[in-house]
Amino acid sequence: MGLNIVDKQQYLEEREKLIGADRSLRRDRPAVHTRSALETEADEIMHRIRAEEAAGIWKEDHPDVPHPFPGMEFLTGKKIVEKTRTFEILMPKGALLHIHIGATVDARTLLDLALQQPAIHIRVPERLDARNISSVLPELMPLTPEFYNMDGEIVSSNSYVPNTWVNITRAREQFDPSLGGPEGFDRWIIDAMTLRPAEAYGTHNTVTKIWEKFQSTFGVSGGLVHFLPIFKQYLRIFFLTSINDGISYMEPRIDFYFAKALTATDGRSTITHREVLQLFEATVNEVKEELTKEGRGDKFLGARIIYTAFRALEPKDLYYYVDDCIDLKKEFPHIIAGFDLVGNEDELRPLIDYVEPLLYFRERQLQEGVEIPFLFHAGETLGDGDSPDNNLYDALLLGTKRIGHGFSLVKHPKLLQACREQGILLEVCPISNEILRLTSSMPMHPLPIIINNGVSVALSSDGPSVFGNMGLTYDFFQFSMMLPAEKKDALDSWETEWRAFLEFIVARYKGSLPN
Ligand SMILES: O=c1[nH]cnc2c1ncn2[C@@H]1O[C@H](CO)[C@@H](O)[C@H]1O
Repeated sequence: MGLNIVDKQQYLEEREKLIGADRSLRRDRPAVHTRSALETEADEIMHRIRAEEAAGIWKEDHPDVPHPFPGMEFLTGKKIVEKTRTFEILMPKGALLHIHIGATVDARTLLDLALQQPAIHIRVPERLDARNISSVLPELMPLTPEFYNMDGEIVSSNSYVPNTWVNITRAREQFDPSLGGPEGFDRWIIDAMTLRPAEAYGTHNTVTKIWEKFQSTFGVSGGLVHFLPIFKQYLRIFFLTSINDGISYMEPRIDFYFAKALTATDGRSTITHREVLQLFEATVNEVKEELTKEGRGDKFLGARIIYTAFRALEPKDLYYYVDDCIDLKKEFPHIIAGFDLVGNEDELRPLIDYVEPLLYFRERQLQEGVEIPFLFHAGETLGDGDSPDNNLYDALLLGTKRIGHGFSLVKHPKLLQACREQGILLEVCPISNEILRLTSSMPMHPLPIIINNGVSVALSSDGPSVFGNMGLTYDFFQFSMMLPAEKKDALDSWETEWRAFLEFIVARYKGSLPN
């Protein structure tokens, strides 16, 4: 390549050619992406806004953040991000395709929901004091009325008997003033349901360590989310806050555990899986009706569930789940979007362990005439050639329609090609990857490599209530499990929103920026 060139003019020509040849292979090459005049104008404005912010807000001194830059560690830079115009401009996001239901509603809001429920009780394995409060996790759960504890010693009392259940509101009100009183109680609970910068970038700064804390947050919030009276409100809040963020369609992953799904209002009986689906469907319809009454019906196109089982199951136990998933799909064809296995890939069972029940699942679907796409998590790892990385091979061989994360995909030329040719979409969750320490900042994330290899991507939030990244930044309708007719409506309505968004940028900022 150009080694013999001595003439500068010729060198510059070769240079232009090489840049052109390289860029012509990229996803953003002009032939693929034709822009309207309005898009070009809005894009130029956005570039100017970002350049202005790079030279301004990201160069200023911020208390506690000595060397900020856009794309820095999310938990540290979040407050600065929130002050930018780029963040303030609300973009229509389309579909949210990767989110775990137990991490969808902001922790403060979930705690407030719990405080309205007299059934919710709390306990700890040792009396809480100033030394252990940052490491002792609360256990939360609804009890039946005969076990309500309205007058015993609370979790921070000297004479608290370890593992005794205490009503949550009373524990909060009487929380020891030396631990911060009621506000200290809230901080303790919310910290147990979220990841702090001091953990992600300090005490737990490895994938293994931060996953331990990440996994534990689901245990704490799960005790609340899985109580029917809370779950009902929780789902509504998830839909409404997402819609208000510009998301118009979502496919949350919901974990199903053997038979029982939720605890009923009496604190004793259980809600079955099919009742959860009925509730989900009813809530979608309610929210649609409400928005229609407000004249915002076009802001919400619906939601579906991705049925998930946990990667710690014994392979033989997966048969129950795949049969259950087929039964649910037959009864609620429009609600079940697909099937997945969740949990830390680095630590839990690889897909190959489940190949028999998964092949049986495929076979039964053919017999029953139902189609439940696999939407597998795979390659959410720093590994290469080990079992979490090898999950990518199994996901593809099993015919996955999308890949959750696929962080290690870029190490595999053959698999990148397969994803590109078969139109397998990657659900990429950049903030999740950064907080879970797969990448230490956004500029190091493989996303541009994936996109420039022609693989489609849907940016997703994964666990916003735990990571603090409520909402979304991108969209991608055509790979959602929507029906073709729905897809057309969705794309049409997105086009309308997209136009309004571009017009807003131009109207609001044209002329108001330095050139
Ligand atoms: O990024 C992820 N990769 C794999 N599993 C996850 C991720 N986020 C959450 N979960 C899993 O989903 C369950 C709650 O729905 C949790 O148990 C957690 O392990």
